[in-house]
Amino acid sequence: MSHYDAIVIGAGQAGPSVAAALAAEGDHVLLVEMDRVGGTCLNHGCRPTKALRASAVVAHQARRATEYGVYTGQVEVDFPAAIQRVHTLIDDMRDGLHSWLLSIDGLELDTRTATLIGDPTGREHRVTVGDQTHASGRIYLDLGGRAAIPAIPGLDTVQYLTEVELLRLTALPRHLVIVGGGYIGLEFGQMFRRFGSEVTILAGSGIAAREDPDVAQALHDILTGEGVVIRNTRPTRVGPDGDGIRVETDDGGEPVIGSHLLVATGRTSNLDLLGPDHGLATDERGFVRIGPRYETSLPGIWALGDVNGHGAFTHTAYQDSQILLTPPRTVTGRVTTYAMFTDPPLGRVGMTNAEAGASGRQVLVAETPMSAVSRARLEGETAGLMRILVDADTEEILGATILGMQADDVVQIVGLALQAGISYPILRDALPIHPTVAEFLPSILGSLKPLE
Ligand SMILES: Cc1cc2nc3c(=O)[nH]c(=O)nc-3n(C[C@H](O)[C@H](O)[C@H](O)COP(=O)(O)OP(=O)(O)OC[C@H]3O[C@@H](n4cnc5c(N)ncnc54)[C@H](O)[C@@H]3O)c2cc1C
Ligand SMILES: NC(=O)c1ccc[n+]([C@@H]2O[C@H](COP(=O)([O-])OP(=O)(O)OC[C@H]3O[C@@H](n4cnc5c(N)ncnc54)[C@H](O)[C@@H]3O)[C@@H](O)[C@H]2O)c1
Repeated sequence: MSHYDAIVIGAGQAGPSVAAALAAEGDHVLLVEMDRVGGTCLNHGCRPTKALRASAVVAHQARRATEYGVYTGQVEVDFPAAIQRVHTLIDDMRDGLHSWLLSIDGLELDTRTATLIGDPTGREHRVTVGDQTHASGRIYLDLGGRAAIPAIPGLDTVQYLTEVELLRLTALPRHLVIVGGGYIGLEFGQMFRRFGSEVTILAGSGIAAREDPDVAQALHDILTGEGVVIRNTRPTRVGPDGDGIRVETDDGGEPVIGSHLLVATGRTSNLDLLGPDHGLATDERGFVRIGPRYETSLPGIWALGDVNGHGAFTHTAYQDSQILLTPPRTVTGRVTTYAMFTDPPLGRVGMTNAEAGASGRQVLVAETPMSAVSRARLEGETAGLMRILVDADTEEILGATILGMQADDVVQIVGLALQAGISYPILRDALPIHPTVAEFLPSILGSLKPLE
């Protein structure tokens, strides 16, 4: 049995930087990755989807070109070329990461699945990879997750897709049926509609279910305005239908017959892949239970990224690694800013109206439709809204929702203010640049009113 100073399992968003930092401090480190380095984000998550989105945005803009006095002629999407562009970019990024990891002194990379037997004393945890067992007193888990597959009768009789297989398609689906109206369903749904697929989203109890109803409705209008069909229903049965897939639903409506079926109903943790003897305590959702510095229930084992249930994004996973590496920082009190990359995107931080209303605080709201934002009007991107919530008594900023052009960037100003504990008058009195989207943050804070 070989011994390492530290073993890192998972080369997703947190593992590589932890492994590299430990090796730089002189540790002999083993990094185990069962798939391709870079994890979900690099291989079948954020980056390929945002690269593909770029093609969808260009197609959309080209179709709208005459609104801007520009003539492009007939717009056609070459889907194989768009997906090839994605693969070229991603392969290059992955190769860069892989080469960097191989170049680090003191770091060994093993590309197989690891199982773990946790030692309750913390002295000698055992990690098995293939027919080799290694021991270490320090184990860092960056296991991530995978698509959760709902128990829909007949689902196993068809070749359904998750995001992994969808991104491997080389031909455009004629009709993409998507189960789930969350991040993945909405981002892909809009993209494939813009490429020319028919798209039907079966959204359960509604799209963007964690957002306020008016925000979800605005998103609904944007997507259906582009021809995406959204039905608030769940599949009751799935089966083959000729060369397509037939999906029956619980709304009594007509079954949907698509050429492809994407399942995007949330994620499940990869913890099970460590085998039955890891010994780690989990929470009620199956995530590894952690303390403020990522310590698990077993001494000498830390859990970072999606698998600890304290974030579900690349930036939260990567920040986990940075917090871990810079004691005494902790994850406690982290303000999570995030974006849904529809076009226009939805930027979010802090409370929704519903959460603020239920908080027992005296809440003030400032908002504007994007159609009143001069930059948005100038650029012909007037869909959406901007909203900030504040506490009337303490002057704290409570949250922001921005659905509109550049919302993914603009919302970070509010995120930073929230993280820094800046009171809203400071943001209100800041000097913004004109004409930008962000200039409306100070501007709308001048017209706060009680939240109804
Ligand atoms: C389609 C899609 C789009 C997304 N878009 C965005 C976005 O725009 N912005 C954003 O912030 N987030 C986005 N996300 C979420 C983001 O990808 C994840 O939150 C992020 O990748 C989590 O990082 P992680 O390091 O925790 O896990 P992962 O990136 O999943 O990495 C975990 C790694 O551990 C490996 N592993 C697991 N178990 C073992 C084992 N037993 N042995 C060896 N290796 C193992 C896995 O193979 C994987 O490589 C998206 C996700 C999806 C699916
Ligand atoms: N822009 C981003 O940062 C980004 C993009 C994509 C994914 N992600 C990450 O990936 C995670 C997973 O995304 P997702 O879209 O799979 O999950 P999600 O949790 O965002 O949405 C899943 C939706 O599917 C619905 N649903 C569940 N079962 C259903 C059923 N049987 N029929 C119909 N609807 C059903 C749920 O009610 C929910 O609204 C996200 O939570 C996010 O953390 C992030």
